[in-house]
Amino acid sequence: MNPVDKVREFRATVNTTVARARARLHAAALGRPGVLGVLLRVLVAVLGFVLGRSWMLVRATFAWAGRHLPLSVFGLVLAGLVWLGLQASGWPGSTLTGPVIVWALFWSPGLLFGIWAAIAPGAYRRSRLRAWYVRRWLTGTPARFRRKGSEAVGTAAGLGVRQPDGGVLVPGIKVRFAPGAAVLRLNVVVGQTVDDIVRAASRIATAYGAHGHELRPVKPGVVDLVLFLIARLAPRTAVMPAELVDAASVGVVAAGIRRDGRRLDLVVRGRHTLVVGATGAGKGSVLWSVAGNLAPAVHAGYVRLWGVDLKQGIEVETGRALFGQVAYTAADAVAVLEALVQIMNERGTLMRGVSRNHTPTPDAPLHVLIVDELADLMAYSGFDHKREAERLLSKLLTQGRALGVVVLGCVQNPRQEALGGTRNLWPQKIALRLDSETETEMVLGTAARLAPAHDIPADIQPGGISGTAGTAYLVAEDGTPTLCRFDYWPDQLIHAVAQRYPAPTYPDTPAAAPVADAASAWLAAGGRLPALDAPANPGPNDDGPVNDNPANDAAPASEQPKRKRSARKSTRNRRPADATTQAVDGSTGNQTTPEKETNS
Ligand SMILES: Nc1ncnc2c1ncn2[C@@H]1O[C@H](COP(=O)(O)OP(=O)(O)OP(=O)(O)O)[C@@H](O)[C@H]1O
Repeated sequence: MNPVDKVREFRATVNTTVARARARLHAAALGRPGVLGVLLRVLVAVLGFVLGRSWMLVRATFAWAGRHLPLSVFGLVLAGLVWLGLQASGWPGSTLTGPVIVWALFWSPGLLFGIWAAIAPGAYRRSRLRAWYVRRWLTGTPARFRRKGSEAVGTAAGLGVRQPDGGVLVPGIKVRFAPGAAVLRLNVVVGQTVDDIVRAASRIATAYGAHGHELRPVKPGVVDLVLFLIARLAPRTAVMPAELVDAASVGVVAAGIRRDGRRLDLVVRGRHTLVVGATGAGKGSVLWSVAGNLAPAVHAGYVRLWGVDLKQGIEVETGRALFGQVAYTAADAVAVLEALVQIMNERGTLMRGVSRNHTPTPDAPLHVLIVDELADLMAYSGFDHKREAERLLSKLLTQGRALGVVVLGCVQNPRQEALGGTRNLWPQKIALRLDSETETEMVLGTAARLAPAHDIPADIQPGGISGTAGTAYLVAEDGTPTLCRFDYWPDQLIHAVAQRYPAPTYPDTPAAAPVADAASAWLAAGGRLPALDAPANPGPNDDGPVNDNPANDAAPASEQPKRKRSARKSTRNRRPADATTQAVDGSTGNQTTPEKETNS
């Protein structure tokens, strides 16, 4: 690994640690009721601001100093010598002013960058000057591209087309730079197809020493080949979403980061999304990036979440308060689907001739159905449930998006039985790490060649931050892939979000039984927040939660179901048959009377 990558790796680790600490602190402050809670929130905000800006100052200053090491060291040594000289000569005034001026003179460009970054970090990050500076001095990108002439690389990568006169014509390549990436615009020449460029892409990427690449069709015969010059997408922990301020933004969630460093805005409204990933690939990150980030809109009534989780409800139950109706058995899942189809039909009647696209309002919210493991429903349940589920889901997938009913379905293995006849009904696909090229092709079809999800390396760290989990290709309806990384959602953050933004009480759904939300009760009682990867329930010697929860009276605390991370994981790979036969107590609110639409 080269030094630049090492620095980036170090920065990724620092960023993750800071994000985790922030999430922990945030959740702890949120759990405090009353004035103390407000004071803590203000304190966290002020501290975060001061530390953040100071960090930007130091970071930008030292980035410059590191790049101009000889000059920076010379400045420091000279300042030291001036100080020694003043000391030795018995200078009457301050012996520090002179050396500081000398040092500041030598470091002044770095200091200017630092001050700029501290005052306006956003502008500093976005500025062309900084982009040029980083390119020119930190990654040495233009030099890399100058050294290897694009024509020579094109020819060597097999893109040359022999002409009748014996000459060789290569596609014109224009290079432009984005943060952490170089974008090569290639115009195919007569006699070539875009497929030729696709085949040559990894050779070109290797020639330029890129860590990865992505192809983006621009127009017929023109393709952008994005070469990533940074080793990998650093993992990030999600943070508490802000309150809903703009109803127009409902249905678009900030789910993570794109490979080019920009924020990943995942559009949920008007799109059904299929999430496919091998075990441990990070489907939970995608699921909670959607459910968790929609939480403020759920709380405000603009979105209603429905959950189907036949893996015994382990995933959905972690943030149960965000959901209206949930189903943990195949029979309940069919009932949920029936209810949604009925809502869709009623809404269709109301919208017919009035509007062709649903706009979410508190009276007619966007319905988002989240299915944790489609195969449990579509492949491993009883025949009748399977058939009915496939019929109803297909209806939702073909008609729901314009009517404000969308589905996010997760599946481990995209084979035929797991998706039934719905395979081609998902306009938006998220391919996390997959086990084989065949699986990638099964999910993405022709887009597979641009989105090799089977090349994402596995790094399984049960219960901890993985190096690659959450990395995925997001393939839009037009087949354009985006390599991205979804934020990691620790259990404690999900609990805190569910506690802060619970779903309103739906008239057609019995209130969710107070689940074994030890963390919530604990936080509400002003308790400590457990360490991110520690069990959610306190140990026998910890301060216990105040048991003001009537459901908790029914059984001793020791018998309450525990929702620790390890428990959540341990049931993940259980044989599906177990999951479907496991009945879940009706008190979790699995009634499926459809809502009455009052308005659309
Ligand atoms: N975005 C992420 N960044 C870093 N680590 C992650 C991320 N998402 C998940 N992980 C790590 O990977 C582990 C597996 O993630 P997750 O449970 O979401 O996988 P999954 O695809 O749902 O697996 P399964 O299908 O077996 O349930 C998590 O316990 C966590 O340690």
